[in-house]
Amino acid sequence: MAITLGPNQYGKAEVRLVTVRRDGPVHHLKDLTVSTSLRGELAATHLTGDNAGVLATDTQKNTVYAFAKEAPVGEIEDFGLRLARHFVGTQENIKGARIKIDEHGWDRIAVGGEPHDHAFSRSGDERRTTAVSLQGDRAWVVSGIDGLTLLKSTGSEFHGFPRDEYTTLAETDDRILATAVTARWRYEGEDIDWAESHREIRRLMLETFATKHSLSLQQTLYAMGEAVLKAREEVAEVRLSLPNKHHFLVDLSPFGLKNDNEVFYAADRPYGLIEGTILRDDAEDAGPAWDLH
Ligand SMILES: O=c1[nH]c(=O)c2[nH]c(=O)[nH]c2[nH]1
Repeated sequence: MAITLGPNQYGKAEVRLVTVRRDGPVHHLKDLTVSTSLRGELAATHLTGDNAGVLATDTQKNTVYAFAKEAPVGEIEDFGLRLARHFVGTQENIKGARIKIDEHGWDRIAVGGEPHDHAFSRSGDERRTTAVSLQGDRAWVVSGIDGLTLLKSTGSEFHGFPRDEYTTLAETDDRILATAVTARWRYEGEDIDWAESHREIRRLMLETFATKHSLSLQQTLYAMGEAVLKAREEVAEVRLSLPNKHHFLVDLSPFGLKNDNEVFYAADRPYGLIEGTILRDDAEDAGPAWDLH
């Protein structure tokens, strides 16, 4: 029996980085969680403990902080590309890098209706994400959104599904549809206005969720991805993970009350989990494996 080393990677996970741009009285905040992961000729450290080719994860973390000082962080996609190219370009045995970045939003606190210069409140659960993969000199950028919670109080039906001996779910032509969007989209190219692209993709997905009359969350999922691919030629593929955050009608009949779709119990778990990929048939190869999380 021969034992060999299989695929491996290493890096620093979840480096918390906050920058304050203070080029005047109005400060600008960036709040990121950065994870680095390097691949390459790393057999020696695994097989013999020879660390001559191991750029320490502590150094990777320090590089994140130093890069944030040496030039403005800018858009997370550009920051990820810079870091990936640095690691692959400066370490002989490192052949690939994957930099994952989550951006946490902050809103300015309104004081007397005016946005404050340097006081902020966290925007909520939603995060903008990117994962930059570099292999040799080829790069892939997959960006996305996490934790975008949506709800529509009508315009959603679910019926026509098979009924077997275990089916109890009632058919409905009017229900609450709620989800927390995890979205990833793969870009083709790098000459992209990342911020504008993110803003427009987000808008397209939200508008589609709101306006598409839904016969299933699956149908809504496809429509959201299709809207993005139709409007944004820089995007080759969209992946969505949509938990069905069930809202069950409360039975008020014991109290002699009728419930006309007004009083719901928001269930926590279990939840349906609807996931899918929508892609162009002429898209370039997807690069290293990527997933939604
Ligand atoms: O939109 C839905 N899709 C399903 O597959 C499903 N299954 C279920 O119980 N409720 C729903 N809703």
